[in-house]
Amino acid sequence: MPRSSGPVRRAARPLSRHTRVADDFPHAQGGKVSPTSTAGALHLQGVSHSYGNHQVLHDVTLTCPAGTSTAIVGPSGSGKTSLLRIVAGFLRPDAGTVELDDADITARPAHRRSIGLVAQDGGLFPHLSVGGNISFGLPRGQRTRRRVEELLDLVSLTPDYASRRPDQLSGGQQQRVALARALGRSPQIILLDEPFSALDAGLRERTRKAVQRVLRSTGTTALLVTHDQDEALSFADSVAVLQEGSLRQAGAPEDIYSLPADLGTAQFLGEAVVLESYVSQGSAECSLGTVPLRNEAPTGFASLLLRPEQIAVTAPGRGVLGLVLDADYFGHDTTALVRIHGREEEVRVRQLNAEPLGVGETIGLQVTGTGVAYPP
Ligand SMILES: Nc1ncnc2c1ncn2[C@@H]1O[C@H](COP(=O)(O)OP(=O)(O)OP(=O)(O)O)[C@@H](O)[C@H]1O
Repeated sequence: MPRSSGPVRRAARPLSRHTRVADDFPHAQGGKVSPTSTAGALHLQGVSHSYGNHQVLHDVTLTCPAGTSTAIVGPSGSGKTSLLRIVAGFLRPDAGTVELDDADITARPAHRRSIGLVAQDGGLFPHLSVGGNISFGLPRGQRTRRRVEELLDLVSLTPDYASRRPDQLSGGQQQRVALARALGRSPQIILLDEPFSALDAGLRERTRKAVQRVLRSTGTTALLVTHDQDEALSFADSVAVLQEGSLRQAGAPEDIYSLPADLGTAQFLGEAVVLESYVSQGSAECSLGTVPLRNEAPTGFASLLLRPEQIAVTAPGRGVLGLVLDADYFGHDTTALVRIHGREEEVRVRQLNAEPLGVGETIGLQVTGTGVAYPP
């Protein structure tokens, strides 16, 4: 992949996406640590790695511009952690290079890289206080109470937390202390290895938003490994999809979601409705009617990708008839599995703020928006 095809920093997102953070963690908006320089551009070029004769990374090329967040997603065993360990310097790739601000750091030992790591469990030292944990990561001259308090403030924890032990903190607070410890050295890059996975849903979201704010306010480049597709799409400026050790696609979350490189990527990032279709002149004919395409596809049979939220439920008589086979209520939305009348095909539909559909009910189905066609 050419260097320019990696993730690209997008314009700042609208504030509305972050307003809840301000309520939950008021200090996380800016903190007292001044933004760092624009240093911290990471570039992986042709990185491959094998454990014994098992090759787990194949020629991975990825660019993370300074100050951006990139989420690495992919199925279990696809090589995400191995890639992170290579960036951290814990693992030396068999081939390829790791570059930081255009300097080749592939052979540089971990402790000489300006990289901080936040592990899944936070990795705090249980025998040290919160202050001790944060001080531990600081350069000798900076191990002062003031600096510890400054870092606590950055992650929206008050100074009195410094004297607590890690086991006296919630999971989310431990993660924030781990982040404060990692940020204390002003690293150019922060590696986050499933840092929120141990937290329950509400705390996870709040901690994630707070961390996102801190990373943005300090201008730190971040690489996040996650199994959670919603987290990847909402947290990062770019998403990189690894499958069997190869980088399948990298780009802005909305691009990856709306125009996935292949059906595997589509199914990995969100629910996918895949229908048989016939493409001609920019549209696909399928069991739900004629759907305009947002990609260029050759005339002929194709698999058509839609997302469940694109299939609107209408009264029978409008659109295509469908029979509700199964329905689930989630509060904010409802989903249903619907068999298209007279066809073998089944589609999942999602409706916001709707009453759950009844199993056995006959409904109408209409596609909104455009689809993506892939060769069969
Ligand atoms: N130290 C090791 N020795 C041998 N094989 C390893 C080692 N570490 C990882 N592997 C193998 O390398 C492959 C990639 O592992 P890796 O941990 O990088 O994947 P992952 O995408 O992070 O997986 P998960 O999502 O399950 O954490 C897997 O098949 C794994 O079994």
